[in-house]
Amino acid sequence: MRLGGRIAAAVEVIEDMTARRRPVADALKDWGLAHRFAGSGDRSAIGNMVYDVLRRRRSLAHRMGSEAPAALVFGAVLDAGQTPEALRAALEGDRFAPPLPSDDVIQRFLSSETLKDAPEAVAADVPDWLAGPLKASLGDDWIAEAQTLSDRPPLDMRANLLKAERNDVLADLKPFAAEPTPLSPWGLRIPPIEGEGRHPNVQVERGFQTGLFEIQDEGSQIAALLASAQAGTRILDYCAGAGGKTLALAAASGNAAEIHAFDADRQRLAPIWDRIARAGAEGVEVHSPRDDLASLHGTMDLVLVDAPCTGAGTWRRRPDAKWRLSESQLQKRMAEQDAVLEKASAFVKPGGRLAYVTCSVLREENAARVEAFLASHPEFRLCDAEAIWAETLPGAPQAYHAERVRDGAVLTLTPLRSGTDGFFFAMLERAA
Ligand SMILES: C[S@@+](CC[C@H](N)C(=O)[O-])C[C@H]1O[C@@H](n2cnc3c(N)ncnc32)[C@H](O)[C@@H]1O
Repeated sequence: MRLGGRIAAAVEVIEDMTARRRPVADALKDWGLAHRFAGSGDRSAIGNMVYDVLRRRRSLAHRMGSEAPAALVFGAVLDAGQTPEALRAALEGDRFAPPLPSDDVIQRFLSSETLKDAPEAVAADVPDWLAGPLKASLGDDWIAEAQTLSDRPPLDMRANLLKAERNDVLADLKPFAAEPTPLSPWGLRIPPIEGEGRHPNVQVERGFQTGLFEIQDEGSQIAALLASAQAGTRILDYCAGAGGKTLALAAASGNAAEIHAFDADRQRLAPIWDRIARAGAEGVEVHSPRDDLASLHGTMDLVLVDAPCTGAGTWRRRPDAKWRLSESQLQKRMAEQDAVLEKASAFVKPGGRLAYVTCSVLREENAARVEAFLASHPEFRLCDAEAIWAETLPGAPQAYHAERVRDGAVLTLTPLRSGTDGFFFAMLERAA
């Protein structure tokens, strides 16, 4: 397909998503099924355009002076590095191409002045109602923070030290220009894609199939590292899902901890069995939602709550979630977080620890939940997560937002500060 056809296809997918209120992945998949002649290069180019529009929908519309899907896609293509001249030449004589916006529109779009008069939420590319919560969560820099949450993400992996050294995995991934990540000692990174390319499907690589590495954002790796899984301890991963953090906890303990993995959702938990086997993780007992865990109450050295959340730290990867999020959904997640913390805390033994993690940057889901929990649990105190960071990642820069809460501190990672997805980390300790 020529560029014009790809642009027309991206417009079609966006119209379909909007008209039928469907997830972007479904709309892209259906387009692919209905257009089997399109090659993999076409599909990735079209996918990039659609995702770029979703990431920056409001600022693109403001700069283009139009919310029409074609205007947004042209804006995304220009932002991805096409010059107006190259774009005009590429569309010349292409009968599938939508009409190119006028020179005036393009000049206005490219001018650095155009966004200066935009409302804050437009410049930040978020729904209006989120401007207040994001400002309260991320401070004066919040617009730059939100803009970075609208960038294309890198592909991060975690070397599985149970089976390999990071350098061995790096050598294995050499054809993909992977680099060590700057913060996590386990991390490997393939930089964000440029232009029309796409990330390699590393899951078909021998190293992935044999468990030498996992796909895991560096922020998620750091959250697992900060949880400080020690050899010889009992650990409960209470919201284990598909086991991303369970596997990291097993690796951190050198396969020498007793790890219990639980999740309320059987479907989400299902992939954990294969992943444990592939990673060579030992000492992990998976509990189905139907299991009675009462015998484990008060016995854990560490309970990790990787809580259900809005995912407001992962908008680079799931930009459609940003536009679907509503105030009532945020309230619902907060209630779930309180309930999960309440239940999970019962498993912490006297003197044991409770790590609270989300992949959100919103204070309501993070520090505010910790404050609410502490208010009704005087038997717990908040630890200093900055000190845990310094101890766990010696020599690493303080690449986070820290907030003092009571006598301790909590941390938020963001793409702007940490180069990771947005993650929150707090550690609480039960009185001995
Ligand atoms: C952020 S995801 C976990 C991701 C996982 N830890 C990982 O690293 O791959 C949150 C999980 O919490 C689970 N969950 C939601 N409510 C729960 C509850 N009341 N008890 C236990 N798990 C719950 C969800 O099913 C979901 O799998």
